[in-house]
Amino acid sequence: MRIALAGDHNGIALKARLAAWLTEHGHRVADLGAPEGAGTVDYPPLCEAVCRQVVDGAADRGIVLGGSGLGETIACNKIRGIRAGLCHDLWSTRISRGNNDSNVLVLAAKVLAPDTAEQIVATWLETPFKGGVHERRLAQIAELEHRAGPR
Ligand SMILES: O=P(O)(O)OC[C@H]1O[C@@H](O)[C@H](O)[C@@H]1O
Repeated sequence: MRIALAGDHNGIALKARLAAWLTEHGHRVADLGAPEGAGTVDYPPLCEAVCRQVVDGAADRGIVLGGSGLGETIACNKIRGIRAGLCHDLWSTRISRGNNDSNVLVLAAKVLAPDTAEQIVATWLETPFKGGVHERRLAQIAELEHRAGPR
């Protein structure tokens, strides 16, 4: 897959590790920052950069790294067409893909051991959307987005 990847100052080390893991596993990674050695950076523009690649079709999926991942999840979900999920474990990861068809994965660099983060990424990439009743719920979420007006 083509993966757009970014993270703020909290996620720089994990981003390097995940980029290497993704490349080793045959994915094409677009690293959208922050670069190694960057000082404190604001995460909303990084979230936007990843999400725009996903909604524009330049990337198949996006991965965003933060300290807690909470602000990143809020920011990503402001972009029309993005379904971003913050995943701390394999259970929530499977829900995020299977039920929510998430197209952006958010990870908390201050919470996750790097090995766990890799396992979450692997699970997120391989778990299919289940469809069925979840199609209807995603359509309802899309309707909420539609009613919120253009962006
Ligand atoms: O590192 P500081 O600036 O304290 O906090 C930034 C983090 O706050 C959270 O919303 C985000 O996860 C972001 O990474």
